[in-house]
Amino acid sequence: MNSPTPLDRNEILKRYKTIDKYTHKGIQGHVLIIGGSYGKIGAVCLASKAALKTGCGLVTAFVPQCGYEIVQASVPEVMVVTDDHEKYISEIALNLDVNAIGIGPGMGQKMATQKALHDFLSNTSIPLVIDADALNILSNNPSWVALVSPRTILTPHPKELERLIGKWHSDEEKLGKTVVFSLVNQVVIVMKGAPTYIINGEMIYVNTTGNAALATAGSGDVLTGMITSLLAQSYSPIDAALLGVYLHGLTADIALPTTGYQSFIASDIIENIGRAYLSLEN
Ligand SMILES: NC(=O)C1=CN([C@@H]2O[C@H](COP(=O)(O)OP(=O)(O)OC[C@H]3O[C@@H](n4cnc5c(N)ncnc54)[C@H](O)[C@@H]3O)[C@@H](O)[C@H]2O)[C@@H](O)CC1
Ligand SMILES: Nc1ncnc2c1ncn2[C@@H]1O[C@H](COP(=O)(O)OP(=O)(O)O)[C@@H](O)[C@H]1O
Ligand SMILES: [Mg+2]
Repeated sequence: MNSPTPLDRNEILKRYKTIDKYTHKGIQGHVLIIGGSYGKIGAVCLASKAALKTGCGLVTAFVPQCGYEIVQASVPEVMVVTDDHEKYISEIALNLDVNAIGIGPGMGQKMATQKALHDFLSNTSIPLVIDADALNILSNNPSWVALVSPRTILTPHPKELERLIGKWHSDEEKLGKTVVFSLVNQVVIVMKGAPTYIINGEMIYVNTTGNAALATAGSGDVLTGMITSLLAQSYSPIDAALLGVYLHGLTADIALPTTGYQSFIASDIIENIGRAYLSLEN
């Protein structure tokens, strides 16, 4: 197994693309965030706002009906389409021309939601980020991993990873099993933690930004929005994962002197994305 490449400023500047002066919202990328359930619509609000603040031109959120007013009121820049069901997603039937999709935050694992994910994966080839409950549903139904298109990005935290690949007894075994999963299924894996590893087959990167302030509810939902936004802006899956993870961590490093570890919340990540980008330009 190759030793991990440090994901530092140098690696990022090889990949980072500045904005074209003549761009417009119609070509900056359209993101679709699919997720939410009764009591967990906030996850979609966070992912959707993070996607916008990472630079895509348009964001649509697909949520159960109970999420309609919540998303509209908390992030007015985001467009909202609702499922037929009141409290959870039961069928992902929408015909939108989007450039990237993030699925899973707050989505829950009701049987109807599981079936909806199965049908969605069977029918989509749009660049995709799979997170949270969508990962848990795949772990419940391992044969469905074959439905995931090559180059899809999976973003498990340690518990989600364990559900997906089984237990490990050392960090080396954890990394080895994740590399095998990435190779066999041709997916990019963002192995979240302290630190986060990004795995693309035998290419392994270890992030150098971020700190314990990120140990707060919703910080993974924000990361999903950021990576999906970069995918929609035409970054390749591996570059979107690398840049998203690096910027996400950088926001916490930038904010730490003013927030401290304890008072930093997921919305502070979103608040500091602009400063993180600006620090790449200087
Ligand atoms: N405001 C909201 O609507 C929020 C919704 N969320 C959603 O809630 C759902 C459940 O997600 P959860 O991740 O809470 O539930 P999970 O059951 O998937 O994960 C929680 C478990 O994982 C363990 N774990 C997490 N990070 C770990 C780490 N770095 N090292 C070791 N163990 C770790 C925890 O100790 C706990 O046992 C998801 O759909 C998620 O998107 C959460 O993101 C929180 C905020
Ligand atoms: N101690 C830590 N140091 C650095 N990053 C951390 C730490 N704890 C959590 N993170 C980061 O915060 C994010 C948490 O994601 P996740 O557990 O999915 O959160 P949620 O589901 O609540 O949105 C990951 O990107 C992870 O790497
Ligand atoms: Mg999560």
